[in-house]
Amino acid sequence: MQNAIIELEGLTKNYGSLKAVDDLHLRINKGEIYGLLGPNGAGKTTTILMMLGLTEPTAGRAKVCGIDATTRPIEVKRKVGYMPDNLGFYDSMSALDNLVYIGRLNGLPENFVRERALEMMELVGLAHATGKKAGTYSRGMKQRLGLADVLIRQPEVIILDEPTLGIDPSGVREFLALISRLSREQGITVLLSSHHLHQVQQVCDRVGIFVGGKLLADGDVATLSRQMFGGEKLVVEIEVEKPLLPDGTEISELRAMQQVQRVTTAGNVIEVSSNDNITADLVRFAVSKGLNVVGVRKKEYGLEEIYQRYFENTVNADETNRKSNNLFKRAFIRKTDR
Ligand SMILES: Nc1ncnc2c1ncn2[C@@H]1O[C@H](COP(=O)(O)OP(=O)(O)OP(=O)(O)O)[C@@H](O)[C@H]1O
Repeated sequence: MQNAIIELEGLTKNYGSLKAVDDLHLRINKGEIYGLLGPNGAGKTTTILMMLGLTEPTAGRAKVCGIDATTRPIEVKRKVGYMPDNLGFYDSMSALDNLVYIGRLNGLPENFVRERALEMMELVGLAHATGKKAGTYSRGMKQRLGLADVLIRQPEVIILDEPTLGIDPSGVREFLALISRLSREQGITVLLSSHHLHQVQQVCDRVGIFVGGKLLADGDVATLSRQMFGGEKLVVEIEVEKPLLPDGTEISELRAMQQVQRVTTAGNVIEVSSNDNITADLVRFAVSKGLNVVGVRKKEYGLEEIYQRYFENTVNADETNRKSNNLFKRAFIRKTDR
């Protein structure tokens, strides 16, 4: 049995008649990076607050490092570092002084606090900017400083709420690599709450999909993908030099090929579904028709497709679900299209 660091059992939070979190059961193991995904209002923050002992569950319980968050919140807070999406630093103080100040507030011994703050800045890649005022830091640097701030107390668990919001793509890549490294090298358990499916997919060992207070799916991306698309046919995308007419001769002939189940086109890309791997036949066919093939890919199913498929299956289940789905789709499309 794996070593569970976070254990949520029947965790429920009602606000009046609203079930913000509804009978949540979840175990997160030591050293895991777990992605908590869901649209606005899904219940992610409420779950985190209950895990930190900052709000009391209506029913069930949250244990972190074996400690009940409701009855022993102070002990839990010593084990957990929480990085909210809106970081606050003293702009006119140097980054290092900010960390030293926070370290002191957290009771680190005076003779040790500066050394530890410097160590943390080095760990997050800010050794070159210790003396710079926090107010002059870029958004990406502030996120790193936020991480250093969380790590200074040597937590066993870190909870990050939308940590990459507003960072440029290379900053995002670096930040995610840093999270992975910390988890791997220091055995820190990470809970990452995010709307950014692609980023979550890159870095998380396991994801939970939250909608309307319920955990709808939980697992690693490959397992979720198998669950959703297990019986799915093989889909190959062939990219040709020039766009083809959807009702042209080549596409009609492709449709008539044995084993081909479905053919669609989008610009220069032809998508072919079949039960067997007929990639070689497809390429030979394209070449025999004088089409210049510039790319061939087996279509992979990632989190985006898992979401879409999930919603296709559950849409119309009930009115509440339908509203959540639309909301989720909107949030998802808006945020991932950036
Ligand atoms: N103090 C409160 N009183 C009443 N309702 C609340 C309270 N806090 C949260 N809610 C409601 O509970 C539901 C879950 O909210 P929560 O903030 O946990 O969602 P979330 O998944 O974190 O959303 P976001 O991505 O926007 O942060 C929402 O419908 C919200 O309006």
